[in-house]
Amino acid sequence: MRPSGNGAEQLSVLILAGGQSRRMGQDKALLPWQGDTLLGRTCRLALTCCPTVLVVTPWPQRYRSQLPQAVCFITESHPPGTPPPGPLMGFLRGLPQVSTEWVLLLACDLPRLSEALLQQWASQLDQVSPQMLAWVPRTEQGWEPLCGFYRRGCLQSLQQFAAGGGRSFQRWLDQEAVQPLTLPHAAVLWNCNTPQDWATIGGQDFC
Ligand SMILES: Nc1nc2c(ncn2[C@@H]2O[C@H](COP(=O)(O)OP(=O)(O)OP(=O)(O)O)[C@@H](O)[C@H]2O)c(=O)[nH]1
Ligand SMILES: [Mg+2]
Repeated sequence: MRPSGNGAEQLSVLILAGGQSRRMGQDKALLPWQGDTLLGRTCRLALTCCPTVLVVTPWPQRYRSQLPQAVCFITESHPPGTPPPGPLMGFLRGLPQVSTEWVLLLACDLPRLSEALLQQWASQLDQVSPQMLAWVPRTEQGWEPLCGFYRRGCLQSLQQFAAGGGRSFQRWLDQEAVQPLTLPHAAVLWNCNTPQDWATIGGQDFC
C-alpha cells in the first residue's frame, strides 16, 4: 500500500546498482534474499512509497527480468577497463531524470530496511524545512548518503562539486544544509559488503 498523504506525489526513488562488488566477489544486487534478490527487494520496497523507481546501472539487461515492470533503468556508461565512477557519480547520472520535488537515494544492498520505515519517512517530507537541501541519516561514522532524501534542486550544487573533482558524499553533504534524519536504530542501514557479512544474516529473519 502506498501512503495516502502527498508523499508519493512528491517523491521518486533512485537505486544505485553499478558497483563492482569487489569485496563480495559476486554481484551483490543479485544475492538471494527473502525469495527475491537484494535489488529486487529494494525495488519492491521503493514501489510501496511512490510509483517512480529508477535503477542507475551500466547493466540493465542483467536485472530487467527479475524486477517489476514499473521499474525503469537509467543506463550509466564508463570507458571499458575503467572502474565504476562511484556512488556520487551514479547519483549525478540519475538526478537530472527526476521530476519530483524529492528523491530518495538507495543502495541496492540494504536487507534490513523495512517498508514501514520508508513509508513513514516519505510521509514526513513535508516537515523538512524548506531551507534544507537534503534529509539524510547521520551516525557516529558520518552521513549515510545511500539511504537519504534529497531535493531535486540539489542538482546544481552536486554538479559543481563533481566538476571540481569531488567524489565524496561526506564532503559534499558537510558543505550543504542537510537535516539529520533520526534512525530508530543504526541496524536498519546495515549493508553487506563481504561474504562474511552475508553469512552473518544468512537464514535469519530481521523483520
Ligand atoms: N550506479 C552506480 N552505483 C554504484 C557505483 N559504485 C557503487 N555503487 C552502488 O553504491 C552502493 C554502495 O556501494 P558499495 O557498498 O561500495 O558497493 P560496491 O562498490 O559494489 O562494492 P565494492 O566493490 O566492494 O566497493 C551499491 O548499491 C553499489 O551498487 C557506481 O559507480 N555507479
Ligand atoms: Mg564501493
